[in-house]
Amino acid sequence: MIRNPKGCDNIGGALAANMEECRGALMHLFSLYGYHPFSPAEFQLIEDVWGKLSTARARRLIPVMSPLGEPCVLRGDLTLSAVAYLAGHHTQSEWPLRLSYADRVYSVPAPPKSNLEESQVGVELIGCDDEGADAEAAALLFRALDLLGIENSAVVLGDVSFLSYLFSPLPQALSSELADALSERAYTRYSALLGSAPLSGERLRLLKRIPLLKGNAAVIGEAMALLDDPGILMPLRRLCGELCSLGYERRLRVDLSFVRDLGYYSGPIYNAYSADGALLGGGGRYDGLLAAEGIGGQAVGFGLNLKELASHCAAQQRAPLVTLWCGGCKSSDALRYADALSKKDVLFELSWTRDAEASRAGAKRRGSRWWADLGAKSALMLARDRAASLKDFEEEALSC
Ligand SMILES: N[C@@H](Cc1c[nH]c[nH+]1)C(=O)O
Repeated sequence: MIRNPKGCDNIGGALAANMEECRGALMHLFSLYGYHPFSPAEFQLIEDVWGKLSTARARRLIPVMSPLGEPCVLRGDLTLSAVAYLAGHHTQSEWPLRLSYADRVYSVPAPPKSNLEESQVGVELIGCDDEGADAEAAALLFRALDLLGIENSAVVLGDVSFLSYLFSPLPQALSSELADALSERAYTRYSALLGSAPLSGERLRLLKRIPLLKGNAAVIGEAMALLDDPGILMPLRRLCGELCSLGYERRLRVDLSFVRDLGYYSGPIYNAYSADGALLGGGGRYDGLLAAEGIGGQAVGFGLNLKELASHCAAQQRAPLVTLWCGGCKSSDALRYADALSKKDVLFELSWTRDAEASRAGAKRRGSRWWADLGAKSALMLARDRAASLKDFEEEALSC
């Protein structure tokens, strides 16, 4: 028996068909918004990615040696590839750059995950100067979910700059332990860690409140009132306001203890969840990553897990409209007819068996609505078992 390596899957059937539908629909949507497809390299040089991700994330990268002896990892993050591409291929006069992708990322799974690879579809908007980039990316995320019919999904908003500001007086090791505890929602551990923090007074009280700062948009105002520099939360407040104006208020949650563990975010961040609580993906603002390449300006984007989208979307595997039985005619005549149908965007399947009865049974099993005998120029509407001519099929099926 042929096995897959642990953590790897060959996906077929309805799920694979849905993944392809979702990928096509989203890449088309992104192109309408001016995003250009980008095809990144499968290997990344370790030296280029190591310091740009959080230690926890970097440790999960999968090392490989390239045939030319360069120490690499299997691509663990597409955002890093997009930034590297921008830095290497575009001058400032060409900014902002809008990139879209549908590709795989690889990492050692952190339990409860067990998969080594994940297919992501997403966008990056890089090198913007003005307000609006955060709202563009987040609104596009909602549009993407709506387009796939994942309408009862919710988006959780947080802000990395808020946490960085509150953790700034703490030793580096303690602040990353606190961030880890928050990202794992381990609030008891978080409180215990705070007990050892060299802090007292107002700052300590504020840090203790972080896990409670979640709810609707009003939470942002509540947190701003506690800060001596409320301006830190202005980008999040603006983003939240724009999304509410677009009608997404019901599907928004604010959680100021929310952390994305990639390590490169520098502003508003978000995760999208399905109605049954599955994580569909997320993203946010990562200006610092651009700055590390010597590039100024804003950067924002998101990546969605294609397999999760496909399992939650409304799309169904499409059955052929017609099965074309070619057993009673010349192959070239059948192929000519098939070609004409394809030009009319009709879904069909060719059936080459010589046995007409087996062909009809197969067509029924596969959910085909019509079965056509191209040699006899006759047709059968399978659901009603109604005999017709090929012309009837064309009139009825091709007119709608
Ligand atoms: N690369 C991020 C998603 C993202 C895209 N842009 C910004 N963030 C991830 O894998 O989760």
